[in-house]
Amino acid sequence: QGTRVGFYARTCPRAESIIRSAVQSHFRSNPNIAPGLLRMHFHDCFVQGCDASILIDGPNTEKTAPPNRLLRGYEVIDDAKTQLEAACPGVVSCADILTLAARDSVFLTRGINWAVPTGRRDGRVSLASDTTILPGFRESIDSQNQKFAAFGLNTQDLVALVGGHTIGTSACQLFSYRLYNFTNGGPDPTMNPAFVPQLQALCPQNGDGSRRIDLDTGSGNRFDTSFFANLRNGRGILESDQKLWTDPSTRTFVQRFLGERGSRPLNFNVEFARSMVKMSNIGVKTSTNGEIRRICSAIN
Ligand code: HEM
Ligand SMILES: [Ca+2]
Ligand SMILES: [Ca+2]
Repeated sequence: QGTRVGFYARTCPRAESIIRSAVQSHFRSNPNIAPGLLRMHFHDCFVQGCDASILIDGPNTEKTAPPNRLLRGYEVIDDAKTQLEAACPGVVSCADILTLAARDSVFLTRGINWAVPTGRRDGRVSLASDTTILPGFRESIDSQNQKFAAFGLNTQDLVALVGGHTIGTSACQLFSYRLYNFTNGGPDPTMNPAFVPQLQALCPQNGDGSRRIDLDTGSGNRFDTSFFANLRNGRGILESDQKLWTDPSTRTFVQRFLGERGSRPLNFNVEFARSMVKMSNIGVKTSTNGEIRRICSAIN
């Protein structure tokens, strides 16, 4: 796979601590960068591998495509890169900065810390048209599973990684169709009927579609298992999230992450970290099939 823990130990020993303090200082003034960076890393890895292709500016690059338009946190990567170039010029890749920043984001929201294998190189290709490979929020679990399996990620990885929705928000425009006129003029029947009016109040019909609502109601800033408990209670925000509970193949894992009686319990934080390491190794570029960018938003 080519990556290893401590890749920069000799060439840039302070790399990981520089990145962590950059993420930390941005997080203090704007906590939204934590979910922003976690999602950005996922969207990077699924398109051309974890190679920082998401960071490239320009017409028709990945970041201009619809699934990426609401991504946040680019300034954190740029800031860390500037500091790293001052400390050890030309050594640390933007792909590794993003991978480490995603880990730090989980840690800062009170998830666990884990060792991240590093040594990724940066890609030179970024095409908006490649982003159709990203899973959509209206897709079936079967099709989500296929998209993850194509990268060697199994159903447990899928459920654990989507558990990243324990932090962060969604714009009303991406789920309000579930609240009004979903089937025969009514809301999505998989939603808890008591939850529907609450969400309708937050996202009124013909209201501001860009308004943002926690994906994990009541615990949007904390990396915990509350997201899965919400799914069990019919309180998933995205259609794809609620399907993790309605589909029996994924429900088993939700129950295990919740430690339900009669299930074989799995520790969500531990499994999330394990699945993140797997996802972070998708399509890694090493040696000559990549470069160390000078600025993260442009190829050299
Ligand atoms: C089936 C797969 C997935 C689908 C369909 C999906 C879809 C979405 C959607 C529609 C949003 C709302 C975006 C917005 O309004 O800005 C979102 C947010 C988010 N997603 Fe996912 N996602 C998936 C998997 C993942 C994975 C694997 C991760 C990371 C491990 C992740 C992390 C996040 C985070 C942290 C947010 C909040 C972003 C923010 O607050 O800025 N998602 N996702
Ligand atoms: Ca990429
Ligand atoms: Ca949470």
